[in-house]
Amino acid sequence: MARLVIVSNRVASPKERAAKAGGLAVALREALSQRGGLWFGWSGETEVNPPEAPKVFRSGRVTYALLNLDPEDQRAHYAGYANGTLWPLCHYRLGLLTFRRADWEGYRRVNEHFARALLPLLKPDDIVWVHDYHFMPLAKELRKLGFEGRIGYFHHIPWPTPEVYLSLPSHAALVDDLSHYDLVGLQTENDVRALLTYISSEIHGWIAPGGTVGLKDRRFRVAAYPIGIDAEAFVSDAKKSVGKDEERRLNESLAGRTLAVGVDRLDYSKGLPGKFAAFGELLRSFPEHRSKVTMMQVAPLSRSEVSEYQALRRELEELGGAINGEFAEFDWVPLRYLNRPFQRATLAAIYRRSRVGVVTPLRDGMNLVAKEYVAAQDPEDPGVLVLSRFAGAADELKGSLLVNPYDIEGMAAAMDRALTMPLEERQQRWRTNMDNVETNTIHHWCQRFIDELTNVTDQFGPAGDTWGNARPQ
Ligand SMILES: O=P(O)(O)OC[C@H]1O[C@H](O[C@H]2O[C@H](CO)[C@@H](O)[C@H](O)[C@H]2O)[C@H](O)[C@@H](O)[C@@H]1O
Ligand SMILES: O=c1ccn([C@@H]2O[C@H](COP(=O)(O)OP(=O)(O)O)[C@@H](O)[C@H]2O)c(=O)[nH]1
Repeated sequence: MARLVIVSNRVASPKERAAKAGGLAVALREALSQRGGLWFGWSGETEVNPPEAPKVFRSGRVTYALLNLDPEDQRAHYAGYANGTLWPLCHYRLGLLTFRRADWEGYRRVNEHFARALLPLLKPDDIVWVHDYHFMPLAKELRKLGFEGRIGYFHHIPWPTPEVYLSLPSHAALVDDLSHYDLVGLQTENDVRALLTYISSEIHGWIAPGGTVGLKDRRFRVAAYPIGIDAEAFVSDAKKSVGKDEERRLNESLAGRTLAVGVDRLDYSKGLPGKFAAFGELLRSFPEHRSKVTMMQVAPLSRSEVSEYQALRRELEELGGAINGEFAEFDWVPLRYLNRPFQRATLAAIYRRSRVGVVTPLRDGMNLVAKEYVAAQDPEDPGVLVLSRFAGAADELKGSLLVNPYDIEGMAAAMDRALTMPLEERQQRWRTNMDNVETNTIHHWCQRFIDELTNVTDQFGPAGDTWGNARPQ
């Protein structure tokens, strides 16, 4: 079996005991722990004139290779181009997009640095799987250095429609970068449609049946691979939480009240102000829930070096304070707002105790929290998922109450419906969702991408093969 090499900016190192908020690192840890391989990424550290070579160490079946970055390059790459330009673009927030040439150059320098550091660690038959928008140019850089093996790319965030994508000054260069991969994976069919439409209508690419793309002299495949979770582990953690200390403390603190839960990084894509407003609207328009429902929002701080994230934090503190100020009683605080991360086992206990899971991003690549909430439920007495139609997960979790996150009153009405839903309907809806979560697991996702990455190059011939005169019909 060929060795799997994973490249991602964020690496969940085995030394870290604290929970890392972020679906990518959580998902890749599950994927690699099964199969073993090499995980290559940023160390989380910066230094002036960093060494070209990464620090390499082994833990269990996984070898880690972690690279330090120059502080200015790291800023331009992560806070600048990746999270100041690409993140708002892909989440349809053009008003928040900044584009600076210095960030674009820093982004490319980091990709060149990564390619130079990774190349000496690679064997010709490795399967290299690159993750996310931080590394779109990496395959091109590896090819320039002579690597001819299989390279796949998975984009964890949405791919915007062509009208939105065209706002990016470097739009053509980035898709040209993608064409150096053998396989490009996106979360949903909508994302695939958006990218293929851009390629065929804006940059004269060819699309063949099955998502094979021809661009200039290169060919690659684009397809949807919706990411899943380790459903078994979540079911088991949730079951184990019953009767344990944390569950007991949670129950005592709730004093018999119903719980609604939200778990999101503190990110403007997650629709947190709208969610808070909808909870306030629920208490205003459906006063029967006052003193009976508590909402817990876990929102670990994220990307605090980016100014929009600092502004969001202040906005939420104000909104949360206003809701509690308006509705709290001397023995009931409606909204519990926590900025710290929790371990999976604790989250599983909180999900299971919650009658409603409120997942209402304005846009989201997938949203693993939605799937985790479903997996953690008690089949005999499951809670209801209120889910934004703009999360990738909405394509699969058809048993949810789908909402438009821009419609505050609509979300409040959906929360009321979830809180009052009869047991039989809750069970039916949960079963529909759980069938999907149990079938499309993280292991299935990983296996399918790797199998197709292996086959795609067989189909095309050796990497670097060109179209010649043969174009797809
Ligand atoms: O690494 P950070 O900057 O702290 O951010 C955390 C991660 O956020 C994003 O996660 C995405 O991937 C999830 C799994 O596929 C998906 O469910 C979610 O919808 C996405 O937002 C980001 O894409 C990662 O690169 C970050 O590590
Ligand atoms: O306190 C926390 C909050 C979140 N998470 C995990 O972070 C991931 C968030 O992934 P999601 O796809 O929902 O969104 P992202 O943050 O990647 O955009 C999920 O696996 C959560 O269980 C966690 O471990 N501890």
